[in-house]
Amino acid sequence: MDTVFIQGLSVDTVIGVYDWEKKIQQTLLFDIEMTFDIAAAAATDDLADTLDYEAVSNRVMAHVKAARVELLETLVEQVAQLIIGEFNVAKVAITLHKPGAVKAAKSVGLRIVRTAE
Ligand SMILES: Nc1nc2c(c(=O)[nH]1)N=C([C@H](O)[C@@H](O)CO)CN2
Repeated sequence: MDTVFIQGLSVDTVIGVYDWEKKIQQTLLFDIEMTFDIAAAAATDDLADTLDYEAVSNRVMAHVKAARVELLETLVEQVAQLIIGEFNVAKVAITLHKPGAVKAAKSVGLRIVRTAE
């Protein structure tokens, strides 16, 4: 199967466990890989026949900017279910980075893989 991906999607939002984190914006980075058969679009050359990575990016950014959660776990699960539910994606892998969270580390975060039921 083929993959449509979005790499390094940068979104500023309010997220974190601690009180000081609830008063600031922090940058999150998403790497998203979506399993999708590109055969139809390759044959028709029509955007309507594929998974529009721009539409997915815009929807994820809107959700993340508006979200008010503490844990990366909560947010990454919400984003995975949103992509599966709204874009008819059978399988999605998401790596979520919170690069500013641990001073001594280049980045920290989570990677999850979810499939449609
Ligand atoms: N597994 C996680 N560990 C931690 C999280 C998280 O969301 N998932 N969050 C924090 C704090 O918010 C941290 O980012 C503040 O610097 C700590 N550990």
